[in-house]
Amino acid sequence: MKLVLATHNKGKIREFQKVFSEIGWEAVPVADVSDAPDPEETGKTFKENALQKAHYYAKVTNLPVLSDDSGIIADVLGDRPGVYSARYAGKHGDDEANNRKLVEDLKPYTGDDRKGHYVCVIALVWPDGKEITAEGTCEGIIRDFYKGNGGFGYDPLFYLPQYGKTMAEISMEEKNKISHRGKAIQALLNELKKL
Ligand SMILES: O=c1[nH]c(=O)c2ncn([C@@H]3O[C@H](COP(=O)(O)OP(=O)(O)OP(=O)(O)O)[C@@H](O)[C@H]3O)c2[nH]1
Ligand SMILES: [Mg+2]
Repeated sequence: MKLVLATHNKGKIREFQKVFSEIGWEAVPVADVSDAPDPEETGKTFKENALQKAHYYAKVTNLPVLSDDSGIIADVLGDRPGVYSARYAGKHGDDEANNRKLVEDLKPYTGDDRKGHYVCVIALVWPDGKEITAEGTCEGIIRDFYKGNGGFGYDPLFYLPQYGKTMAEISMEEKNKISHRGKAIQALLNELKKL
């Protein structure tokens, strides 16, 4: 299977390529095949945004396209940062500022109020418009200090009690086994088997 990864996020690209190379799939970042500007993410849900990105690039590239819309949710903040995770502090993709804002917003909270989860929805869309979506989540604790250099984005804040480590302290292999993205990929592969 050859597909286009409809993302410019380097962290996502690394994780997808690792999993897909293991099953012999070729996953090409969209920047390698198209210089079309990203569509705006106007959806209210991860699923709407994932479908928007995948349909757009399936049209542009005329190839099967896989997109990912994901984010982190602090339980005590309702559904936030949620679909705004990449632009939580204002500027798109400023991980440091986004992390600082999340730490700031969670300052008053301790214990169970620090619980949070990642959500990832991936969409696979073919040029004829056929679509499949799959979702994965991962639970953890959002801490107020950083640890680890792996992963990306909010990972150094995201503590996994079962590992005694943050998402940025475990290897990519381990992250792919337990992460929202890894679980979404497994769910998608299960859906594909049913076709
Ligand atoms: O530490 C993290 N580990 C993860 O595993 C993870 N997954 C998602 N996120 C955060 O959620 C935003 C997604 O926003 P998003 O889906 O719109 O992606 P994006 O705008 O970065 O790229 P694109 O795929 O849209 O091109 C990202 O920027 C990150 O801040 C993560 N943070
Ligand atoms: Mg985005």
